[in-house]
Amino acid sequence: MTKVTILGATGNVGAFAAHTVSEIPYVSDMLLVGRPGREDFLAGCCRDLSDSFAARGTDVRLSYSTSLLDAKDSDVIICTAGVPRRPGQDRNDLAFENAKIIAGTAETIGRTSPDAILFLVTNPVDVMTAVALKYSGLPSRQIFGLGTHLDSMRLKSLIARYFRVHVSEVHTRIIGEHGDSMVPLWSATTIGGIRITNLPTFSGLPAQEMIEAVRTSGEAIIRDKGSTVYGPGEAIATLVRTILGDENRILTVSSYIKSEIHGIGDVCIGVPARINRDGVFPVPLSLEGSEVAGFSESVKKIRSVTADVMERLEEAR
Ligand SMILES: NC(=O)c1ccc[n+]([C@@H]2O[C@H](COP(=O)([O-])OP(=O)(O)OC[C@H]3O[C@@H](n4cnc5c(N)ncnc54)[C@H](O)[C@@H]3O)[C@@H](O)[C@H]2O)c1
Ligand SMILES: O=C(O)C[C@H](O)C(=O)O
Repeated sequence: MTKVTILGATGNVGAFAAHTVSEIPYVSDMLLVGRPGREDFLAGCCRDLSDSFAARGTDVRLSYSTSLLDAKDSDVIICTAGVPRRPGQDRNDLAFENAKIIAGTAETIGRTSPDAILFLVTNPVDVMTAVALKYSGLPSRQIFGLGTHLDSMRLKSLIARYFRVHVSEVHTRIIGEHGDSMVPLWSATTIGGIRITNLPTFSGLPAQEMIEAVRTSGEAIIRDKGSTVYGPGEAIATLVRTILGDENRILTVSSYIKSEIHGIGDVCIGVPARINRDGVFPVPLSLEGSEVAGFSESVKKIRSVTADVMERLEEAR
């Protein structure tokens, strides 16, 4: 049995993630968890998803619950529970409200699902990853957040369009905060295996505009259609497939680093990590010039928001 549980399954991201994750061939059981009072909605989601399974020939045992305790025996628990930002808000504005939800959730999971990998989607995701790490008591390899994986995909898509190549030809990474202080790694960006900085056309690349478009992408989508769903939903499935398939892919997720990135650490933030069935393992690396300064600034910002939230959580408990 390979079981995946989705917390916040009645929400926009949770409901679509249920669809994308159900397509992963390794998944045999999927549990949708919502808040008490949402039983009818959850039952409706299960029926609707079951119809899609029948149409595409998927064989996943589907159930729902309003109790976190039923997540026990899960291989992966995806947490999308929490409030999303509204137009005009920063993700960090959600920090304390969502930290209260994540702290309680993580405590229960740490106690009842000690072998599960807990995957945070709730924003601000870097801070929520740190909160989950502290309150679950689980080893850091078992806790990670979506981090800058989605931002990296957004940049990949813009680069592919600019150079008129297939997206699979582009490899790129954004590290740091899933937020304004994110840092593009041009030094790790290749097109068709060639470093982007070695292409004569690189000098004409509107790099600043591209990064600004990535930074404001979530905000623009929320302004236009209320929430970001398809990008996060597919990104979630990529990560779950990487874990369950023991794929050892290197993806950019929010993870606890001791000092792996250019000697900088003691924070949960978006970094390249090797991901497999045992969890998430940050890849030690050195950065170039301005990337070091940018990453240090991003770490400083996330440390400060995290420390503030941890203090307020302690006071509130
Ligand atoms: N990291 C990323 O890249 C990324 C991408 C998209 C969304 N998000 C985040 O994911 C979260 C969910 O987004 P959404 O658009 O699905 O929001 P939504 O409002 O549609 O869904 C939120 C879900 O959380 C649940 N919830 C709310 N308060 C709760 C509480 N106190 N206890 C338990 N459950 C609670 C709701 O019942 C619902 O199921 C937000 O924090 C959003 O910012 C992150
Ligand atoms: O931007 C948001 O608030 C949602 C999410 O973090 C995203 O980047 O799509």
